[in-house]
Amino acid sequence: MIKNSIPNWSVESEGQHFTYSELVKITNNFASTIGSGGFGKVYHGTLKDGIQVAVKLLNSSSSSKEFQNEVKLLMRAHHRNLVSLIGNCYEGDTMALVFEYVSNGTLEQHISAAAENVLTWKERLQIAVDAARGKQ
Ligand SMILES: Nc1ncnc2c1ncn2[C@@H]1O[C@H](COP(=O)(O)OP(=O)(O)OP(=O)(O)O)[C@@H](O)[C@H]1O
Repeated sequence: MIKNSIPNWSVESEGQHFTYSELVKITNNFASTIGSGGFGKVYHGTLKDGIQVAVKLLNSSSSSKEFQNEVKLLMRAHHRNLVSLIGNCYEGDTMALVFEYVSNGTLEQHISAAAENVLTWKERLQIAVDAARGKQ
């Protein structure tokens, strides 16, 4: 069992727990970057059973409190329009979130003028409504 420095908080109770070495295996040593956001870089990975995941590795500047809150909130948030959190890694300085992988690209890619299949206004409106439903 991996212990962390935050009292009264058990990572094991908040979804599947991954060790750092498991993350290395899953992501093939963080070989494929799929994006970058406010929290840090996001890597593509594949679990043992073949399920594809997005591993969000948090910057070292992210606070452990922020991380805990994100895990707690996301583990409780279930909606068909929200990407699911599968688990997390909290080992030493490493804080990571493991999400289901969404293969259709970002909304930005779909609405940009350079997109291959530009969305109709009806489709755009439906996405806005679905996103709002996911926020409820
Ligand atoms: N579950 C996922 N499946 C596929 N790609 C993802 C997934 N999560 C993130 N990404 C990719 O990584 C990028 C960064 O995602 P991230 O969630 O860190 O930041 P963001 O949503 O762009 O912004 P913010 O940090 O403000 O939340 C996304 O734009 C997307 O390209």
